[in-house]
Amino acid sequence: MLLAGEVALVTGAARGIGLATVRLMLQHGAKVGLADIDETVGVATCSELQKEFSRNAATFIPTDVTDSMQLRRMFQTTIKEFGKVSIVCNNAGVADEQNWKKMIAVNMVAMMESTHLAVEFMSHTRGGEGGVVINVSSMGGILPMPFGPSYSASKFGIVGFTRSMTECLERDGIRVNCVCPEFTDTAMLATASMTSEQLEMVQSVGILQPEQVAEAILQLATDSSKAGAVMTVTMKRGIDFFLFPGDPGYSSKKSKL
Ligand SMILES: NC(=O)c1ccc[n+]([C@@H]2O[C@H](COP(=O)([O-])OP(=O)(O)OC[C@H]3O[C@@H](n4cnc5c(N)ncnc54)[C@H](O)[C@@H]3O)[C@@H](O)[C@H]2O)c1
Ligand SMILES: CC/C=C\C[C@H](O)/C=C/C=C\C=C\C=C\[C@@H](O)[C@@H](O)C/C=C\CCC(=O)O
Repeated sequence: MLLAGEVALVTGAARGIGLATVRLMLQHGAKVGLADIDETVGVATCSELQKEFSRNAATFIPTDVTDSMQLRRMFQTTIKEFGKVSIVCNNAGVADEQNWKKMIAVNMVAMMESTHLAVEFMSHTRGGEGGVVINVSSMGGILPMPFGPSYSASKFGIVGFTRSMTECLERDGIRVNCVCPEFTDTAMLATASMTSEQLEMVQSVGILQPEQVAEAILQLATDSSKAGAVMTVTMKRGIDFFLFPGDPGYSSKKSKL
């Protein structure tokens, strides 16, 4: 029971990586607020989880993360229901190159806004207990993705933002970290329009299961030594940390992918 007494908020929780994360957090004793724009699937999923775990362990909060008011209400509702928020997993995301401004709003701007709200609601300086924020980026936030340049930009943005939020630890008692998974077996990947060459590239890299990414998120939620960390999850190397020039240990480790 690694998360007994913790209260988590997960966005994009109705399916895929978000749902696998919620399930693992519930298994480890957390109470969880599930936020998603898809109310029909979100309500049904949450009701199944309440039957499996406990009625009081999970609540669904219909939320479009690009709407500032709804994002704030998501925090307020979770605190009203469970008394606090101590873990925030900003996971909601889309892959849609045609609507790239909307994609930047969901993948990057909303993650930044939610992180700022996490600081507002959880900071020691405001009487909060502190905690941890985990932003879900992608290997496309470290490597270029020629078939998804705007998607890649949104995920690079999250890596840069997360690495720059280290002051939150000392000032607010909040660790902000991110996870960069490779291709993962979810609806996002299944519905992506790709050429046969791109599909071959994906097959040659391999496809993770959402539960593997959830394990990585759980590790970031419980490892109090990590702040501003960029965790990678890959088929070849499993869970690892990506080091950038200037990071302690960079010259000896030489980050590999
Ligand atoms: N699947 C992959 O290959 C892969 C790899 C690396 C990173 N990621 C990232 O992981 C995260 C989860 O993706 P997934 O693969 O589980 O995708 P998914 O499409 O299965 O799930 C995404 C969820 O986000 C929700 N969502 C979308 N827009 C929203 C909004 N405006 N407000 C609230 N919720 C919204 C959807 O309704 C859905 O439930 C995303 O940030 C994605 O970029 C995915
Ligand atoms: C289409 C949307 C679905 C998923 C996107 C997602 O977030 C996953 C991204 C994962 C990896 C992206 C890798 C990009 C790689 C490119 O630079 C490519 O040219 C390199 C080729 C192989 C990479 C080898 C490896 O990862 O081991």
